[in-house]
Amino acid sequence: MADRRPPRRRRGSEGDPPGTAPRRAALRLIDAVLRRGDPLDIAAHAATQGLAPADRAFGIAIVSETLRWMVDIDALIDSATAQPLPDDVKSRAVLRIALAQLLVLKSPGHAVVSTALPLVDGGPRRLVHAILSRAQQEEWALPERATLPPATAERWSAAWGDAMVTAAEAAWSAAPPLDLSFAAEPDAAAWPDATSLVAHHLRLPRGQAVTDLPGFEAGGWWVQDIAASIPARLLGAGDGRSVLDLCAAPGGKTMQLAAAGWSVLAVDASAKRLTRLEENLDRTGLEAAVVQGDIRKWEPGEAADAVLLDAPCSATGIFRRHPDVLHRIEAREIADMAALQGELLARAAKWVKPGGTLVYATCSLERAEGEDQIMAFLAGHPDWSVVPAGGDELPAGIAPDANGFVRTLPGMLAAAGGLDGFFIARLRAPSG
Ligand SMILES: C[S@@+](CC[C@H](N)C(=O)[O-])C[C@H]1O[C@@H](n2cnc3c(N)ncnc32)[C@H](O)[C@@H]1O
Repeated sequence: MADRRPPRRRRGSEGDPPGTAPRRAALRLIDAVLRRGDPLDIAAHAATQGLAPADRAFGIAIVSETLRWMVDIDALIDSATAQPLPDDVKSRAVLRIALAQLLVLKSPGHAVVSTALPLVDGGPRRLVHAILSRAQQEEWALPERATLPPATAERWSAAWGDAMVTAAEAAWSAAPPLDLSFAAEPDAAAWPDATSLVAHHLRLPRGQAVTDLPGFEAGGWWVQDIAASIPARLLGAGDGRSVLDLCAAPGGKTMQLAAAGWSVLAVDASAKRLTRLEENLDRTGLEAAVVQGDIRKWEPGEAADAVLLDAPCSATGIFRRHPDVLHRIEAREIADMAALQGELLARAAKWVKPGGTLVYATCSLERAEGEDQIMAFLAGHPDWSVVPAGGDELPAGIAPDANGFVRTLPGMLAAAGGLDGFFIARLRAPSG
């Protein structure tokens, strides 16, 4: 006898409408970032496995924009429910990524809704459907500037003032430009869309495929935010002298130092990141000795004329490009990083020749990882001195602070497209 039971509803991804796969990947990815605390760029690989390149890029774009606008998207969701949905339920995650598609990426409403509902699984499909319908009927919109997560806004307001928070929100809401560092001074005529803010630098509008830009294969330049280029600039021309490039991978500063004539020994704990450093050296034809080592234990055979310590940090200064950072980093991580930086700095200082130079840098907007770190170092090493940057060493519009440190903040160079948040100090070792 024929089986007259209705066919069972297919579960999981098999019965999904077209276009659901990148959204499913986006849901996995945002879960990895928000629940497990994984960095977006690391989690993206596993979450988007098996997708075609365009779908993969779309899934990652959904999550990036969701994270950037999440505080404002959550406020819209909460305005539409009698009781706030718990922060970690799947329906909120589905609504977050669906609203980012509607309101930021401007995806067609029918596609957003039809691909969102299968993601809710056994959750409140009717509620999700009702909220997404309402968003379209009422033409919900996001504010002009993406609101920072409250803990970050509070911390930065206390450290830098409310104007910095407003500038950070403006910076977070706009795609940053593309900065290139050049081994030799570029021919500006070959780059009609570019502007130069300092020697060996060009800035291009966002949205260009890096590998299609002129000279990519020839390797005369590499992508590097202008703020990230300042630490190596402060070491000037090497003239064959030795520099230890500590925490070097993927090698932006290694390439600058090699191009400036330093004899570079690049050290990093991560084999994977050192592979990228070596690929970068291969492409640019620049030379450096490369060593894998954890500098809490590793030691150089001899002291160097200069040491550059680009210390691991919270990375809150690169929040424009990494919108997951401000959702993942909490006070505890900042304190842990500051303790590690203090340890690395004390070791790095021992490897500078008498009278030599130490540059310390972090891509952080936390004083604990910048100003406080160097003030504590100087208190424990009173025979070391700060060597403030000269005006010609910095991009126009950036000047050392009252202590002689370089601190880049959101709002600086705003008209030109801004720059990442960095702290840089140049110190001189006692002469012996
Ligand atoms: C800010 S990134 C370096 C960026 C690099 N200087 C550049 O310009 O491309 C920090 C680096 O520190 C490395 N690192 C973290 N802890 C370390 C340790 N204990 N010893 C050596 N390297 C470490 C990480 O692997 C990471 O590559």
